[in-house]
Amino acid sequence: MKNMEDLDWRILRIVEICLKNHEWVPIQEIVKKAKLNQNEVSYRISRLVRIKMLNTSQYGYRVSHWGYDALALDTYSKKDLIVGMGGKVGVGKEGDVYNVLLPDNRNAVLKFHKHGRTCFTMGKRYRNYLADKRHISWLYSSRLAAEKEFEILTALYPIVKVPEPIANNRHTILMGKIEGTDLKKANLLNLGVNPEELFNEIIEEVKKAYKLGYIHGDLSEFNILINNEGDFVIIDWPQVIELNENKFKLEKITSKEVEYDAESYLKRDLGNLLRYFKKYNIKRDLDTIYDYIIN
Ligand SMILES: Nc1ncnc2c1ncn2[C@@H]1O[C@H](COP(=O)(O)OP(=O)(O)OP(=O)(O)O)[C@@H](O)[C@H]1O
Ligand SMILES: [Mg+2]
Ligand SMILES: [Mg+2]
Repeated sequence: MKNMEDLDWRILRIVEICLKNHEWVPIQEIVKKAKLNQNEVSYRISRLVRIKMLNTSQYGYRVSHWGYDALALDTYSKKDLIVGMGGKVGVGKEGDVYNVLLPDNRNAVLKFHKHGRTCFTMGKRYRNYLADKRHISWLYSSRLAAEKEFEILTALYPIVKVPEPIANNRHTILMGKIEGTDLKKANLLNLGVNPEELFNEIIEEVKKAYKLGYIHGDLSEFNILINNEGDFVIIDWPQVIELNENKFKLEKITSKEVEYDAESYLKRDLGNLLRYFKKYNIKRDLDTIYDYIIN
């Protein structure tokens, strides 16, 4: 990115805009929009291809994964939302998470959704969500996932213990950083945390989210971060199940199906928690907890 000149950025943005109407953008189209001569455009394109910001085929050009990452970062930087970037905090199945610095010197994280790789394995609910979109490109589904995750964090924060949502751009979200580790790696006893109390507190958060109309859908020891003081947050919300009826009407799912789906997703989340807490000798009845949450 350091090597990118203003004209490179301009061409990259033009290709991005043209991709709304093209699968691959022909060079003539870029020349027309850029109001530059063909030689200049060819030169800029060859630079962008060389540094892997653009992909190329016989039909034209497309912004690459790197290109979209760069465009998002440039936007955050231009808007003065991020002033520095550090190393990776975590790698998930669906995205990479990086340390970033905010203008007020706070640490935050930037999550890049790389969702396209897995969207077909995500089950009926997610496919419905993408149903009538013809080109399920990785970018499109990553962008949807980031928007969804940001929307959910905004709806839940600060009522439910989730990261603070700061901004959303393209396939990324900027959010508050939790200085801690996931439950999978944490040793609760070393942290001086009472497992039973923690379990109950997590159930309270699940209940609050449910009351607001959301089921996490991928809740487990990997998606709960805990700090040295024993405070925790629940992360990783893009696959959320929304209980808002109107949304489901829009997606043309009958409410019976939704009820069934919701129950099985919530029970799966609770089952994951129970499985994790078993090693701390916490044995509770899943159906009782389920009833407690939904009532
Ligand atoms: N707000 C945050 N503060 C600190 N670390 C975070 C935060 N969000 C994510 N991380 C780190 O990044 C990792 C991946 O994040 P997340 O679980 O949201 O991504 P994912 O790709 O959807 O993961 P998964 O494979 O679990 O679906 C987390 O396990 C955690 O280590
Ligand atoms: Mg995760
Ligand atoms: Mg995830």
